[in-house]
Amino acid sequence: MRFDVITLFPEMVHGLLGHGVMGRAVDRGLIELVTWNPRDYSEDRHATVDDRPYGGGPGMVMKVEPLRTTIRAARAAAPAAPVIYLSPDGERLDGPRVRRLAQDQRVILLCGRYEGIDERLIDAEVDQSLSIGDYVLSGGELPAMVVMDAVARLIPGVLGHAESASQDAFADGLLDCPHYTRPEWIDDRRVPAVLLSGDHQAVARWRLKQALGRTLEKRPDLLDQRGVSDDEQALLDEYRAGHQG
Ligand SMILES: Nc1nonc1C(=O)NCC1CCCCC1
Repeated sequence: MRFDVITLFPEMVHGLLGHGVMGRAVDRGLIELVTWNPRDYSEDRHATVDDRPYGGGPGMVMKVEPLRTTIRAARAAAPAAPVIYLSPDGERLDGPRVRRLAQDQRVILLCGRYEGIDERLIDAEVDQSLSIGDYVLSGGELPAMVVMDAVARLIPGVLGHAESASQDAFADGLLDCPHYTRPEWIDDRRVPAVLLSGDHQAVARWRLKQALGRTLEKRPDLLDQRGVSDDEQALLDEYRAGHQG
């Protein structure tokens, strides 16, 4: 998987890839990140990329050029890659959209700054807009990194066997189960006995019950969307009856 990121702050995005899962994935050639800085494609000696908004108002707007030249340079290297603009008015990023993106060989992520990008560039060059939530950030770089991290976890080989994404929250449409590690006691709080039992089947059953129960409590909408099997309904009934076993 290759990510082409168009950004005024390449160093911000490369910072993501120096660490952890993403860093290892790049080292192993499973993920490739290429950044494109519109300032490098500006025609004027001040490397202008923005200007005042028509109609007045605060802030600046990113100009069509040099952004369009930058997008075309990135597209030239990856003609089939979708150009995705990170913006609060985009489609909400969710599990299914992350899984769809993980099917692409390459994506071009366009990061806005200032008050945004001239609408004519969005109309002419953007294939889809994605939002990570209903709030406004200072730029599209953090959302782009969210997209890359979520997608990268689904690329075969990025997560070792021990970290498999199939255990991730939302992997099967549920919230995650609780996690515990040593020590066994913290003050008067003990790790649930089933997790110390060595009974892998009982542990798996307990984890699914907890994931179902927590999803019902915190995100019933997800459960409505996903539906539950008869066996899962029985686990939910146990959870609600307070059986912690
Ligand atoms: N929320 C978000 N989800 O995806 N992107 C978001 C964002 O807040 N992006 C900031 C950008 C938006 C365009 C103008 C410049 C700042």
